[in-house]
Amino acid sequence: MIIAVDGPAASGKGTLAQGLARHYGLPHLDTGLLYRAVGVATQAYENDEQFETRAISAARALDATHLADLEALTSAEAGNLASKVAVIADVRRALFDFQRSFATQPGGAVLDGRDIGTKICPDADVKLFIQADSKARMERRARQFESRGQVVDRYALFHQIEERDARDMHNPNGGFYKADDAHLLDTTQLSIEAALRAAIAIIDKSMALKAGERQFS
Ligand SMILES: Nc1ncnc2c1ncn2[C@@H]1O[C@H](COP(=O)(O)OP(=O)(O)OP(=O)(O)O)[C@@H](O)[C@H]1O
Ligand SMILES: Nc1ccn([C@@H]2O[C@H](COP(=O)(O)O)[C@@H](O)[C@H]2O)c(=O)n1
Repeated sequence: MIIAVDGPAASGKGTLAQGLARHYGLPHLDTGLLYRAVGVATQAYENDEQFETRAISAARALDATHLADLEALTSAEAGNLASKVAVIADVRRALFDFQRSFATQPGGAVLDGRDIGTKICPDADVKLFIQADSKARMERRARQFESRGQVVDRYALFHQIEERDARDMHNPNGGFYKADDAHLLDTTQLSIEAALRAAIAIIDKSMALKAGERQFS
C-alpha cells in the first residue's frame, strides 16, 4: 500500500506519516529532507550566479549519507533554502527517481511532502492532504524549536512560514495542491494522537471501499 501525505509547512504531516508508517508497518520517507539536504549543500552559493547549477549537482549526488544530520536539516534556514532549490526543475527531476523507487518498493511505503499525491505517486492507494491554520502551525514550530533550547521570535516565524508556503504554492515546477482524490484532514484542533486516529479511520475506510469495489467488478 502506498500512502501519500501532503500539506504545508509545520502542518504535522511528517509526524502523522511516521505514525502511519508505524501503524501499518511500512517504511517512511520525509521528502522535504531531500530538498533540505540540497539546500544546505548549496548554502554557500545562495547569492551566487552558480546557485542553480550547484543545486542541480547536489541533487544528482544526493544519497542517504546527506540525510543524517537531522538537527541541521530541520532548521528554519534549511527549510528556507529547501524552498529556493525546490523551484529548480532539474533539482525536482533529479530527486524524482529516488522518491519513486522508495514509493514502489515491495509492500509499499508512506511518503510525505508537497507533491506526493500529485506528481510522485499519483497512483497512491490513499492520499491525505493535511491542513492546519497558520497560527497553529507557527505555534507548533515555535515549540519544536524551543524544545531544542532556541529562542523564537513568533512574529518572524509566522511570516517565514507564510513566505515559504507562498513560494511553494506558486512554484511553477512544483505540484503543491490537493489532488482531486486526496482526503482533506484539518488538524488545527486535533492532538497528534487524534490526528493519527482520524487518518487511520480515513485510510481503513478507503481501503475497505476499494476492496468492495474490486469484489463487485
Ligand atoms: N496535531 C498536532 N498537534 C500539536 N503539535 C503537533 C501536531 N502535529 C505535529 N505537531 C508538532 O508540530 C511540529 C511540526 O510537525 P511536523 O514536523 O510533523 O510538521 P511537517 O508538516 O512535517 O513540517 P515540515 O513540512 O516543515 O517538515 C512537531 O514538533 C510536531 O511534534
Ligand atoms: N515533496 C516536496 C517536499 C518538499 N519540498 C520543498 O522543500 C521544502 C522543505 O520541505 P519540508 O516538508 O521539510 O518543510 C518545502 O518548503 C518545499 O519547498 C517540495 O518542493 N516537494
